Amino acid sequence: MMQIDINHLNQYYGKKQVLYDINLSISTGMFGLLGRNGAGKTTLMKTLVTLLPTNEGEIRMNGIDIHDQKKIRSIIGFLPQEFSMYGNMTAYQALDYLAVLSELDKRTRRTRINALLDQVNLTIHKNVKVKAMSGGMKRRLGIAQALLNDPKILVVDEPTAGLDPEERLRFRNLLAEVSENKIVLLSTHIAGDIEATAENVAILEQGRIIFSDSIEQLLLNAQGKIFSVQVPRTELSTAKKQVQIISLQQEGSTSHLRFIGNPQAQIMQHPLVIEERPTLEDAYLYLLSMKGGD
Ligand SMILES: Nc1ncnc2c1ncn2[C@@H]1O[C@H](COP(=O)(O)OP(=O)(O)OP(=O)(O)O)[C@@H](O)[C@H]1O
Repeated sequence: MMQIDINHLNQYYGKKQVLYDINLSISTGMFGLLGRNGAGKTTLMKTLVTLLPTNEGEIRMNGIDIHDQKKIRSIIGFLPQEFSMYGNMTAYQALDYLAVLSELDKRTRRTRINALLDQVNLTIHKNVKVKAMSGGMKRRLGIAQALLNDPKILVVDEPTAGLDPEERLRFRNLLAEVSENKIVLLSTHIAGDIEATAENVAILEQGRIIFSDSIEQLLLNAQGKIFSVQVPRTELSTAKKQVQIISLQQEGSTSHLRFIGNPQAQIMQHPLVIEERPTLEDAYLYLLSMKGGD
């Protein structure tokens, strides 16, 4: 059983505080960290992988204190947001180079790299130069890189940025597979990235954790709060003033709205209003709206 414990973490850039009293317990499996751009996700990830010093508070991984940098680094793999690798090398060469830096012997390197290439579905591309790869292939190579030392904890920051829907799905499935016997900590601003794969989620908003529980619980909170309606396009601007719109589709002169319910809003009385089953995106937006954000 893997375990990360974060207690009363405060982080600063100079005098500017960006993380406030973070408390989290994370155990084996996929854990999602959801938050808008600038919420502090990258700062938290970089702190966990010891690229930023811990200013205040305590972090332990499997009981090891974060200040024991060498031990912590030996159990962590990291795929940063801005990941780039030796473009002129092939996929295999790049991994082999990194494995040499990690002081793996020749035989271990060969077996492990081939197994990893297989796992991330890049075996047939192993002789393709990194710079010639698609975004999705590069991200998968990034995961192979992060898994080289067989880490117990894998940290991935905004892994699906810039990927097309098919690559995104493939990448999600890969992470789910990997998380079977590890902690996979995935940070994203896209709720869909963790909807099908993570069991637990923490939501970071302006440097504070505003929710930390199961995805099921987050969905339950939004139950009975999400609605849809069709109105003539001419009534759209009135509707927009009354409720927070989640999505909008125009079809000829009709507007299909999905929105967060508000008992006081007149539109709730509309005969065509239907209660919808919340998606994670809905539930996330609902939570943000409750916290006064927008
Ligand atoms: N090196 C830095 N110096 C000063 N402020 C910083 C630095 N890096 C980030 N910040 C600020 O800290 C806050 C949190 O940034 P962070 O990158 O952790 O957020 P994020 O949730 O990861 O967003 P994004 O996905 O856009 O990177 C932001 O207000 C950002 O402007």
